[in-house]
Amino acid sequence: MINFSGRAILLDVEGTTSAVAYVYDVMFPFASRGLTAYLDANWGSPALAGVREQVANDTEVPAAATDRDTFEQEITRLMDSDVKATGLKQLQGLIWEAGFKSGELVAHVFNDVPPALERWHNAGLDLRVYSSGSIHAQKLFFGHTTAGNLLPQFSGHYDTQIGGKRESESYQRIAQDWKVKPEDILFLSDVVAELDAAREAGMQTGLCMRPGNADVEPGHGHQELVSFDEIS
Ligand SMILES: CSCCC(=O)C(=O)COP(=O)(O)O
Ligand SMILES: [Mg+2]
Repeated sequence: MINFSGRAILLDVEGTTSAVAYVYDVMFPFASRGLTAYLDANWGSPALAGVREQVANDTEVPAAATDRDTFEQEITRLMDSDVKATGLKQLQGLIWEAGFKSGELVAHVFNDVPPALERWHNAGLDLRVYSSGSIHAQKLFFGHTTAGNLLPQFSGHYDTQIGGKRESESYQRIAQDWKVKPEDILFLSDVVAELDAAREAGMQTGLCMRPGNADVEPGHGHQELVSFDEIS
């Protein structure tokens, strides 16, 4: 049981609110399948301009910003090696948009998540998301879940534009932006390196042990939980 007396909860997505398998077995393949058609339809569009620049920066391959084949090769390489690169994540969000809007994609959330969000929200806690998935993707995801639209429960979203999830500066920036002291924020994630970074920034932490998550080495020092019901 985690007795939390702070003001705010920051939530990771994959492995925390939602099954890793949903992201890997449903969302990532949807984006891979849709990549070529999306680029055929949108290569010159304003929506892609910033993403093309970002991918060129992420990969240090300048031609990815201007040459369609190079861009597609770099995206495929990043997808195949599951690099949580900002540009790739922005592009995936754009491709997922059609799936969430048509109903082909419906985001998985664990059963304890919707009631916990409601309980915490009603208790006056401020809730935000921090995921490698882009903010656009997060909004699509929580706007279209198996439990309906959960977006109203969140007051804000952060993605890797604020910094990497394994860097403590990112959590300092989040606390600053949120105007909440780090010690008043509980960060929940399935990844020990992310929790280490948040703890270094002064946040409280909880390690989610969801079905399907990767095994963790003992000795990490974070409080473990299998369900959000364990947070009081
Ligand atoms: C927010 S939907 C997509 C999730 C995603 O693309 C991803 O890489 C999940 O990473 P997380 O930081 O939420 O573990
Ligand atoms: Mg995660």
